[in-house]
Parts: sequence; structure tokens; C-alpha cells
Amino acid sequence: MLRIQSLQISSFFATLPSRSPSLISISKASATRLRSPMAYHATSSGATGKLLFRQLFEKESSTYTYLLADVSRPEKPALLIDPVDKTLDRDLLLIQELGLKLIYAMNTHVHADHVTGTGLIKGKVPGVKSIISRASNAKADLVVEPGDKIYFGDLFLEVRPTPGHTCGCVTYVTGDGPDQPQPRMAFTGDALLIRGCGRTDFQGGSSPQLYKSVHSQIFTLPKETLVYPAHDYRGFTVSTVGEEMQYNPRLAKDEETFKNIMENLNLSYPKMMEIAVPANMDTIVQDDRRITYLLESGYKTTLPVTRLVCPKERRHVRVAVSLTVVIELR
Ligand SMILES: N[C@@H](CCC(=O)N[C@@H](CSS)C(=O)NCC(=O)O)C(=O)O
Repeated sequence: MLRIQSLQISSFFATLPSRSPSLISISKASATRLRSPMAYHATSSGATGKLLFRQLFEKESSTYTYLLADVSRPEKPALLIDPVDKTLDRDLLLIQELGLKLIYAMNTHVHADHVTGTGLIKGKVPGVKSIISRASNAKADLVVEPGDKIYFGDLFLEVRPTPGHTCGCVTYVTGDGPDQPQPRMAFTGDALLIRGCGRTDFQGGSSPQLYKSVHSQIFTLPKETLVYPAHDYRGFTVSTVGEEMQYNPRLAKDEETFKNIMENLNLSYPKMMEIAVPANMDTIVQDDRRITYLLESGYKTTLPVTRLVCPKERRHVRVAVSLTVVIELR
């Protein structure tokens, strides 16, 4: 008699010495650039899309993750903006419960205060593509540039360059058109926070550049555009472009005053910075290679390998393995 028993282990972590090429060999995956904005578009349906939107919070780093999906499509294609490793299981459960198909895991920039959930997602949900800006110099499956459009179903996000907090910051803005959500929504990362903005004292930060970015790329959007930042430290959840143009205590000022404010913030460096920046730069691309592992029982199994975090200065490589073991019982 032949019985097939299938055992699914969705996330299994191993800490391995970095010099163990015999067990796991990890190649550098090359990022692919999507060449034309239309390259993201699955169909050219004229039907009005319907947006499902959720704002999710990670309290240790006060980070917002955003879930967007086109629920007018049968497969309900979805994306996450700025997922956090610590809250990833929560977010993936929500996606599963809502019957969505996650297609993109995107970052607005290389975060310094938390580790992105992108790599974990790729280990747990096959087929998801990671996205970050080319200017960030970080690794991802798809690197985007100003003007690119990222389609999920009939809806899309437009990529606007907003450097200044980091050199690679972008703002993702929902599409402009009759079949796109109104008012528009701007996912500003750390460029523009509610009544604040990202600091400019590391990671290629520059206060003149941030001032120019926000004024030229965000404050030129319709005033009713909703502003959804990557962080809030005071309990705000959403603002509008018009509100921030009027009341932002930093960016509503003239440029000289803004620079002066930014030079005198006196913030301590994020506690996670030394771990988060290298981990998030080295994102986290599913490696196509597979390893064959000889089990103690004598059975062989083949496992897909995901590089999770590999800060260059660290001695160990952490590897996430999504494992399905098929045991044949005779
Ligand atoms: N205390 C937090 C870090 C707080 C911080 O520096 N936040 C950044 C965004 S994350 S790099 C920032 O730009 N803040 C601007 C501000 O005005 O607060 C930690 O230790 O993680």
C-alpha cells in the first residue's frame, strides 16, 4: 500500500555558519527593472476597479503598513506597502481571510528603524515580487523609477521621487483617472509625516532636497489627496495634502526656516539602525536555487532556499525555508 503524507512547514528558520557552502549555496539575485509603465498592467479593462484598503500598525517602530487590493477582480490582486517583519504573520493572515492574492511587497525606502517584512513574505508566499526604488540601491525583484506605474488589477500606484529623508525615498500615489479611487491617496513613507517629516541626518538625507521633494511632488497633488505616512508617533492616522500645506509645522514654512528646524531636531539614532539598514539594503530576494537535504531517515527532500538577512559584517546567515515534506509509507 502506498500512502502519501504531506506535511507543510510554512516557516522554518535555521542559523547556519556563513561558510557552509556545502549545505546552502546562495547566489546574488539580480534585480529586474520593469521597463515601461505599461509593463505592470495585466489587462486594459475599462471596468471601474474597487479598492480594498487597510491601514495596519506595528507598535514597536510606530510603522504603518498598507494593504491595497482590487476586489473587483476575481483573483483580488493585492499589495503591501512597508510591511514589517514583526507583524507579518498578522498581515498574511488578514490577506488570507480576505481571500486576496498578494502580488507585490513594496517599500517606500530603506528603513532604518525596523526590518522590512519583504523577505519573509517571499519565503512564505511564492510568486510575490518585492519592489523598491532604483535610487535606493537596495536589492529587490523589481526596481522602480519616477513615473512608473505599478498595476494591481485595474488599479495602479504611480511612483513619485521624494528623496531627502533617504536618497531613495519614493511616494506611491494612487492613479489619476475616472476608474481610480477618489480622492487620491499618497503613501509618503518618511518624506512627509502628519504634521512632521522624516529626519535628514543620515542615509543620504538632505533637508533642501526633502523640502524640494515634498513641495514639488506631494504639495502639487490635489489638496483633498489623502496622506498616509509610514510612521506616526502621536496617534494620527491620516491627513490631506491641503492640511499639511497649511499646518505642517516644518514644511509649511519657508526653506530657510525648514533647514534650521531640521538641523536642530536632536533626535537619537534609531535603536535598530545597525541591524535594519544592512538587512533592508540586502533585500531579500527569493533564490531560485534549491538544496537537496538527506534526512536522517534516509529519505531525501528538496527545499527551496530564501536568503533572509545577511548583514555583511555578521558571521551567520539566517535562512528561511518553506518546506513541504512528502513521506511515502509502504
Ligand atoms: N525612536 C525611534 C526612531 C525615531 C525616528 O528617528 N524616526 C525617524 C523615522 S524612522 S528612521 C524620523 O524620521 N523621525 C522624524 C521625527 O521628527 O521624529 C527608534 O529608535 O526606532
